[in-house]
Amino acid sequence: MNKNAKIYVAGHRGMVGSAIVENLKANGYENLLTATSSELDLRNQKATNAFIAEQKPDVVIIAAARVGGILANNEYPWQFLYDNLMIEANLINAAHENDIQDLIFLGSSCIYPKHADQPLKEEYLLTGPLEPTNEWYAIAKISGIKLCQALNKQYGRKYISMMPTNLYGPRDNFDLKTSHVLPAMIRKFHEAKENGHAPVPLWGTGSPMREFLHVEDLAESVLFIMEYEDELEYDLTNAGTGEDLTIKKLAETVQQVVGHEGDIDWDSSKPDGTPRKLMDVSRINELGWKADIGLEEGIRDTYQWFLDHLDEIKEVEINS
Ligand SMILES: NC(=O)C1=CN([C@@H]2O[C@H](COP(=O)(O)OP(=O)(O)OC[C@H]3O[C@@H](n4cnc5c(N)ncnc54)[C@H](OP(=O)(O)O)[C@@H]3O)[C@@H](O)[C@H]2O)C=CC1
Ligand SMILES: C[C@H]1O[C@H](OP(=O)(O)OP(=O)(O)OC[C@H]2O[C@@H](n3cnc4c(=O)[nH]c(N)nc43)[C@H](O)[C@@H]2O)[C@@H](O)[C@@H](O)C1=O
Repeated sequence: MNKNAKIYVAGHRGMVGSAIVENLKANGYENLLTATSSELDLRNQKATNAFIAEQKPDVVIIAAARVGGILANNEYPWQFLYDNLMIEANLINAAHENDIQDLIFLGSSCIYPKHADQPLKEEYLLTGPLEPTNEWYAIAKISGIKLCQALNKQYGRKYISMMPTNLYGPRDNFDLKTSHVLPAMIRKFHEAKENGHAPVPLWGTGSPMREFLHVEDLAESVLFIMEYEDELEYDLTNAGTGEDLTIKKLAETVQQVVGHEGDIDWDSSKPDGTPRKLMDVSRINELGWKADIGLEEGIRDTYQWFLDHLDEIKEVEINS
């Protein structure tokens, strides 16, 4: 990839988008294009088309989306379906209409059937029913994959869909109503420790299993795919560590890193969601990329970021 290539990172202020921008800059790509959601609402097709036509990036990386944890997905099906459909459709269509040949679309592990065999292979897509708490988001992301594959098939585009597992790291969402489990645990254990090691309320039974990839590893995988010079055999690839653990074990790990010494109270009235969603990462591993950051090291790094940015932790509304 030419280091002077103009690369548009949609969603550059998010946890993933900001890690991708940092990674690109560290690897000598300075000609980066970005726009905040107030500068460019990607749900607006006319504005998105005009932006892409005017700016003419060489590469588009889609890290813009409506994102949230299990309760937020369950509570706001409309936003998780509609916003994500519009964002991806507008960007993928505008890239094609402006003859941009390279695009990377980020989906998520929730696209796979709830009870698919583990680890999840890319070919398991659409082979069974989805997890009800996030089927709205999943259908949007599956549609994004199909939009890319239709353009690849019909017009010879090279639009690659990458499916990351659960991600975490600096600039994650720590709003307890809308966040994912790992940042929620970091904040809950920290605040409880500061409150005399008060009991920590966690959701579900603790028995589901999850895989966690540090966002800096994910950014490296996006760079790897973007720079891959040979013809890619597949236009859909998972990205993960290939290892998972129970939510209960995750809680014990975060509790130990944070230094909380109180009780954990499991609220089984809250949903567990998918029992397990371990990604099969053999496709991307065989190409030459592997995750590097271990979970405990990554949690320590993220907790430190959280402590250094306590004054910046903000509410994240979904129905805005
Ligand atoms: N977090 C996770 O665990 C996982 C995330 N992913 C995927 O990674 C990608 C990024 O996720 P993540 O970084 O966690 O999400 P964040 O919520 O941290 O960031 C999302 C970004 O999308 C932008 N955005 C949202 N709506 C709009 C809109 N209407 N118009 C323009 N921009 C918009 C926001 O821009 P602004 O800040 O300017 O408002 C924000 O920067 C998503 O595609 C997600 O599906 C996949 C697997 C797991
Ligand atoms: C990336 C992926 O993320 C989402 O799927 P998820 O992995 O099920 O989401 P989650 O991280 O919010 O929960 C993981 C597990 O953890 C348990 N849990 C315990 N205590 C808390 C808690 O305090 N907060 C949260 N959020 N979960 C908790 C929770 O009950 C569940 O069993 C999709 O919506 C979709 O966005 C997607 O693709």
